[in-house]
Amino acid sequence: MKKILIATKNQGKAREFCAFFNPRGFKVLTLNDLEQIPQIIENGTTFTENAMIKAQTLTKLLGTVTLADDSGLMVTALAGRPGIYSARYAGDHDDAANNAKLLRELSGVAKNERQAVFHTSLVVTRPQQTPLTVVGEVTGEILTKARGTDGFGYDPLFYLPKLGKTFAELTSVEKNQVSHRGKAIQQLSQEFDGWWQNNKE
Ligand SMILES: O=c1nc[nH]c2c1ncn2[C@H]1C[C@H](O)[C@@H](COP(=O)(O)OP(=O)(O)OP(=O)(O)O)O1
Ligand SMILES: [Mg+2]
Repeated sequence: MKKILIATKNQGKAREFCAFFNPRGFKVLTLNDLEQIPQIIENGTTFTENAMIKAQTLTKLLGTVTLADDSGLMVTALAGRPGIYSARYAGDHDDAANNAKLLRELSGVAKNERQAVFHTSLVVTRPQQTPLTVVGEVTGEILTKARGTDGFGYDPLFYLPKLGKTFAELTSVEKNQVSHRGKAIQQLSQEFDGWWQNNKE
């Protein structure tokens, strides 16, 4: 069976990729399935650079087909923060602390000034091949209080006016239809099969 390694420890992300790769006959593995997880320093200056670092590190180390996702939230009233630092905004990968800090920083900011953009960059790497890069973005608003229990990360605060719901109030299928990651995955689905068949190995 074909295998793809998702270069993430984040189970929320990994779940959203299974819907794309499983029907294509790929077994999906994540860093949590490896016995020794290599330490990857995300020290790029853009989402795409960070995704490239994560994917290429693993393809070089293990020879695996690898997909990395680097994503985050850019809040207009905060001059684009937390951006590439979204996972480390308030502490290390502490979703509750990150959400609390976001609410604190936006306290007193009026409803019509709470726009935010979620961004995802995906990079797929494989030995002997140029990496494939796609991106996706979605615009929404940051609520003043969390709503919903599904999803992960900033989902309970990220509200889509057009649906009247936060990402945490959507099923994973509904979220994939509108989210930054879902849009990047749609782009990936246009380009992946051709890229896969182009391997020179
Ligand atoms: O759909 C999403 N819904 C809610 N929150 C999200 C989403 N997508 C990214 N996020 C947040 C989670 C984390 O705070 C940061 C990504 O940081 P990012 O470095 O890409 O991921 P991560 O460190 O959690 O996992 P890993 O690097 O192992 O893939 O943005
Ligand atoms: Mg990370």
